[in-house]
Amino acid sequence: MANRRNPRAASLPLDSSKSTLPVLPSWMGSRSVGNGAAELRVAYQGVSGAYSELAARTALPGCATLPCPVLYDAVLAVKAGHADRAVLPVEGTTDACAVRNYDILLQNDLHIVQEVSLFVDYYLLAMPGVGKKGLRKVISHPMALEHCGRSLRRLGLDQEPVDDTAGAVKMLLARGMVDTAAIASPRAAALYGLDVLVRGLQDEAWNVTRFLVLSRSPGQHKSGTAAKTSIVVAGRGGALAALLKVLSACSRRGISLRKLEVHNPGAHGDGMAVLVLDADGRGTLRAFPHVLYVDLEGSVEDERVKDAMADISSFSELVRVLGCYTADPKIYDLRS
Ligand SMILES: O=C(O)C(=O)Cc1ccccc1
Repeated sequence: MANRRNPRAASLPLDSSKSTLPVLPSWMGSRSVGNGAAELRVAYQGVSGAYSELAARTALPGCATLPCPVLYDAVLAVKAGHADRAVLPVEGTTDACAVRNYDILLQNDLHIVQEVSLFVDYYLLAMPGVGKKGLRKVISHPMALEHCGRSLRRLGLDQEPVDDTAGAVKMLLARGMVDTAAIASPRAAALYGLDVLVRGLQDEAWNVTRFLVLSRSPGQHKSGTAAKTSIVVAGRGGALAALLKVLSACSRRGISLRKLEVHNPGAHGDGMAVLVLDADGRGTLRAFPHVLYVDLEGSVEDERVKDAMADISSFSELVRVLGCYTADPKIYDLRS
């Protein structure tokens, strides 16, 4: 895992009224290269069959995917020009684990250019011929273990985190582990040929993960579509006061929030490191006691969004736009 820090993260799911039913991604059941993403190289953490790879292929049909051992390598691949985009999971419906990946955004000057939400279905996989009875342990990405915690306790399996779900499957095969299962995607099951012991292992039937697509240069939301702007706000005062001021700056201008999260490294932390960019684009890392992640409805070009950001800047030490992109309310369903 690239980011093992553990800031306490409070997440307020805002305005869930706009969620939609899951839809089939365009790459499933078709060989079409879709929307001209064929030349894009998209880096992700994991190996083929990882959910992040599925997210990359869903967001950018026909892209070439570039597996990376850890998330930070995917970010570095984009920064160094070895890839055009990186995809990272940032939030799930049932956990606060993925939000830690957001901190990678803070420390790098990549831009969010797209979002994609996937319905995540977990399979319990084991070496051919090994039944549930012989199992002692399960390995997978920490988010997968967290999303399946209750089911795993029922099965009485010890849990061991590894870097990614599909990588867990490859590990079973490479080491011939017969007392261990892996949690991974249906696609990983098909790719690597393990036995499927349980389908739909997730504790909650509704298990959605949102991924962000990052690029070196800012994107543009498609004209005629609703835009979303992601910003980060940091300061030295209390997080609660900052939260209230952000809420007030937005509500006074009729701007809806799609997400509002406070990251706080807690009593043992020494602050959240944030890359502060100067006018020439040079960056310095500075530590702040808390940061707020805010997704606003609207584009950075909208006057009321500009006004709200100016208002927020007047009471905070840092307001940085992480990206302005097309809001995609769809939830892609990979089960079909
Ligand atoms: O390990 C993977 O397959 C990933 O892409 C990370 C992940 C794990 C669980 C849900 C979504 C993303």
